[in-house]
Amino acid sequence: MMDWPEGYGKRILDEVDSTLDEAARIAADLSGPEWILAKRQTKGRGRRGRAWKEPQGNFAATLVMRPTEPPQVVALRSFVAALAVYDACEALTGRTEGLALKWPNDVLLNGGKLSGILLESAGAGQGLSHLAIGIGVNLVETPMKEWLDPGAVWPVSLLSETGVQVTPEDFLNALALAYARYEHQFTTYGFDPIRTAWLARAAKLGEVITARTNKSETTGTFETVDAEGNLVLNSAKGRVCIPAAEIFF
Ligand SMILES: O=C(O)CCCC[C@@H]1SC[C@@H]2NC(=O)N[C@@H]21
Repeated sequence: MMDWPEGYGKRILDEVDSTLDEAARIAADLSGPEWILAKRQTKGRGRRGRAWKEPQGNFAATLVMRPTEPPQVVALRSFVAALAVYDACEALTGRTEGLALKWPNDVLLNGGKLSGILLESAGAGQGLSHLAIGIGVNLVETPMKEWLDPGAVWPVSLLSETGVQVTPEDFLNALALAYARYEHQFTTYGFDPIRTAWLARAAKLGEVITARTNKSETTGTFETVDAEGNLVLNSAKGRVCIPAAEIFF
C-alpha cells in the first residue's frame, strides 16, 4: 500500500459536476487540506472558460485548502502543483525523459499536453476563504481534437507516450505525496526553491515563444520566471514581465 501524506484528507467520488465545485461546497467545513478525486465529472472546466472533458480512466481531482498568505502568494501554488504532477509522473513511470513544464502550469510529455491545472479561489480583502487547485491528467486517453482550441498544444496521454497504465487512485497517491513535499518546501522556504525547481523543468527556456492575452501578443526569448511568478520575455520592446497569458511555441 502506498503512503498518504499526513494531515491531508481524501474523498473519492464516482461522479460530480466538477471537483472544483465540490471544493467550493466543502471549503467552509475543512479541518485541513483535502483531495477530492472524481471518477467522472459532468461539468469539468478548464482555463479561459473552456470545457474539460476527461474520458474514463483519466485523472480529475482538486486539492482544496484554506491558505492564510496574501492572494498573490497563494497563487504561486500553481507552480507547486505543476511540479507535483511532474514528480508523480516520474515516480509512476520511472522516467523524466520528455516531461516538461509549460508556463504557467501545464505539464507536457513529448511536446504534447499531458496535464492542465486550474486554480480557483474565493474571498478577497481580508484574505482568501479557500483555494482550489484543479488538476486533470490524461492518464489513458486524450480528449478528441474537436474539443481543442486552434493552436493549442496537442493532447497526449501517459499511456500512449510511455506504455505505462496508471489508475486515477494510484496517480492521486503519488501526486498527494509529491504535492505535500513541495508544499512543505513552499511554506518553509518560500517561492525561491520552487521557482528554481520549476525552471529546471521548464519547456522552451531560452527560446523564442509567444505570449497571447485577449488584448495583446508578445514574442520574445523566454528569459525566466520572476519572484512573483511572472513570465519574463526579452522582446523587441525590451524586457517584459507577463502576469497572465497563453503561451504558444
Ligand atoms: O485548461 C486547463 O488546462 C486546466 C484544466 C483543469 C482540469 C481539472 S480536472 C479536475 C478539476 N475540475 C475541473 O472542473 N477542472 C479541473
